[in-house]
Amino acid sequence: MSACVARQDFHPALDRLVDRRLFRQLAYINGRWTANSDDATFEVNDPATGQSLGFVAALSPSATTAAIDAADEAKAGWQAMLPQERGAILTRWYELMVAAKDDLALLMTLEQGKPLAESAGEIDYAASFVQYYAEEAKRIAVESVTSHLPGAAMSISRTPLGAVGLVTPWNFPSAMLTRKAAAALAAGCTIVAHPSSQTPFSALALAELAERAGFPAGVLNIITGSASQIVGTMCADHRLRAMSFTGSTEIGRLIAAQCAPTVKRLIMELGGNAPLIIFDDADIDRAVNIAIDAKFATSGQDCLAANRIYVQRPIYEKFAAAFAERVRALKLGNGLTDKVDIGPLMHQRAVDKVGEQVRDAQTRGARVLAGGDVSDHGPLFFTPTVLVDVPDDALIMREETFGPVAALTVFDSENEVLHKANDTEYGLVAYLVTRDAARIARMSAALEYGMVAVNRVKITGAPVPFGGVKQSGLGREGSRHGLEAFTDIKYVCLDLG
Ligand SMILES: NC(=O)c1ccc[n+]([C@@H]2O[C@H](COP(=O)([O-])OP(=O)(O)OC[C@H]3O[C@@H](n4cnc5c(N)ncnc54)[C@H](O)[C@@H]3O)[C@@H](O)[C@H]2O)c1
Ligand SMILES: N[C@@H](CC=O)C(=O)O
Repeated sequence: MSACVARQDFHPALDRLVDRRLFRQLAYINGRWTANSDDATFEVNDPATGQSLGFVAALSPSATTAAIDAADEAKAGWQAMLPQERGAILTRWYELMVAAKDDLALLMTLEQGKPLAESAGEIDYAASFVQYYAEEAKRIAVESVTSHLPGAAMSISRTPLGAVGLVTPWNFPSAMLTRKAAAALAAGCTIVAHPSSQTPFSALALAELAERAGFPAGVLNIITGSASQIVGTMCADHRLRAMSFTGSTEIGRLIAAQCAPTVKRLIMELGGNAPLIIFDDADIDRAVNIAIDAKFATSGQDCLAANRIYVQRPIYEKFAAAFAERVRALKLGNGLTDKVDIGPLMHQRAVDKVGEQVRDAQTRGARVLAGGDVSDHGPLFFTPTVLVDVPDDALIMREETFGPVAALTVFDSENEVLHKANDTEYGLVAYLVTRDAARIARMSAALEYGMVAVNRVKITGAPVPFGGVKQSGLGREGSRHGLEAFTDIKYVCLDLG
């Protein structure tokens, strides 16, 4: 963090914003755009060019506490509103997001790097959670119970948790925020959200739209700055009754430990190591399409990205050749350029990790069929890569890759591939490509994953429960489960005597 730096030379692409007020550099606390008391800021850069995008307020732990104060004070008023009233404000927020889609997508591509079309798709996806939970606000499920005690009437209701903390990553900077925020707000909770310091502008633009939508002061707070300080303060504060985190398993463990003393509800959407299993009855062209989409969206920086591609022996060579040909044709470049498929990685650490995984696989006998190294587009652009004959003990088969490198390996039997697919601490999503109905049923049941995608890639959305098992997470987002996660169950027993 540096002392405040006056922003003079704006990134030229910011001139393309129709609504310049969506570009916010201050945090949003208690209905006010807020700098830190010493005006400290941090710089955000465009990963495609390295150019500066702007300087954002770096809030201190005491400013974080002020945001928690605001959320705590606002919760009674927000809870007292009718769900229909909360839903109406969420609907306005949704409509404003849809109207500002092009600007929001531009900001996302500038700070995250993903191609503009993918950013626009993410804005639709992000807005869909707001629309869905605006409606669900009035449909929070209640159950009834038949009394087992003589002379007693019983009721069960769901109450909002109160003020809650949200922490979001840089790979889906809008959708990961709205998936949490819309559910929490619809449930009647107030929020203190911390976006990734790599991509704060998307979250701040959403806060600007939330302000216009009419959320009362203190209901929605966005605090920017050092993650360890801000999130540490949030975890330690007893008034935040839940922490909903999306990010790596490593940081998820840390946050879970930091929340233990205040016994918060934990909602954790963590890392993945998705297997994509292609059986020999698959149509090869279709399997190639699935593999391309499952691997390369957001340059491979997707928790759902296929990390290990298992192909049955009879079609292994043919699939590998067809897949590598398609991968070589993927267009790498600045996400603002037309028809780009793959943008830059987020930072140098990501490039180093991917490079290390490629070299490690090669030293263990893997062959490179496409790509293999950093491209000449710039230091954060890694060429889309295909590795074949990757052994099970290679780093890339054990760790989340988070980059545009596909690792292929051959298998013979269903039991063998099932064992390999499940042999990981992760359990977010698994992909299956086969036409055999009985095998689909067997494999779907036996795969230790929260989500299984059969013969397709796009499976997520507001109405479905998104989440993982094992060390990929706790709880679910989306659907009624995502809403209920922000509620407590209250049981009242009334003596009728
Ligand atoms: N399961 C899902 O829904 C899902 C969705 C998107 C991303 N992810 C996962 O997120 C990871 C990539 O995102 P990332 O690199 O931003 O993850 P990360 O865990 O490094 O950071 C996530 C967020 O945690 C916070 N953070 C970072 N360091 C912290 C610290 N020391 N103390 C407290 N908070 C800290 C920051 O706000 C950051 O934005 C991948 O593992 C990916 O699989 C999971
Ligand atoms: N691709 C995921 C987000 C994870 O990175 C989704 O569809 O929600």
